[in-house]
Amino acid sequence: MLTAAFPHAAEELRNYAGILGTRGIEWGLMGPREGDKLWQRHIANSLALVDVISTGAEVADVGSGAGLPGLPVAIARPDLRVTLIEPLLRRANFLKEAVDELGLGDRVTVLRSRAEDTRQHFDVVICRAVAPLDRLLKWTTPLFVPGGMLAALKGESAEDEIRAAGNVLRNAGLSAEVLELRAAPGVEPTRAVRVG
Ligand SMILES: C[S@@+](CC[C@H](N)C(=O)[O-])C[C@H]1O[C@@H](n2cnc3c(N)ncnc32)[C@H](O)[C@@H]1O
Repeated sequence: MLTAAFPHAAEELRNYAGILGTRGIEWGLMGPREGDKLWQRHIANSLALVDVISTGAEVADVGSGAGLPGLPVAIARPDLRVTLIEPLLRRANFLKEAVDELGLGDRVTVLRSRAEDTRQHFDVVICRAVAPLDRLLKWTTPLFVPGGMLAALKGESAEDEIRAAGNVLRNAGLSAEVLELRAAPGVEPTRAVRVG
């Protein structure tokens, strides 16, 4: 169902799922029981962001881990340049190997760094499961302001996190909204917070 919605990306998505389900588990980046849930919990969830990002954008995936959501988004959107930001050596090495194997090296870069130490500017910052929104904003605002946006996959906690980040948002002159997203018809929906 998911690969039917992204026919141009189906083979690369399958290759990435293969990497996650083998080396991702062997290297301890994915839990041993995640194997059956890779498509729904990880790949479909990440692909929910594809329609939020403008054409040709320069994108950063902050706290990319095993490449989520950045690698599925990069695979499905060949118009994007994507930087996977990840501070841990083992995870950054995993990401470099995955980028090479998937043949994405011309437009996907791995940057071993913490978000708050990164000095680049992006049109869009995406992320999942890295930190509560208030802390995430402290780390990432310099990466996308002025002019860009943050799209953070957040699920059920979205409204609570926006409330808790009220002061940070006001001080930065930013506003936040909750988006209901779905990678493809029939796929489980998810939610994201868009800040800009
Ligand atoms: C729970 S994992 C989530 C990984 C991936 N985004 C996912 O959804 O599967 C959190 C990731 O954020 C990274 N991380 C933690 N603090 C960070 C920071 N200050 N800047 C960038 N990444 C950070 C961790 O190394 C880890 O890979």
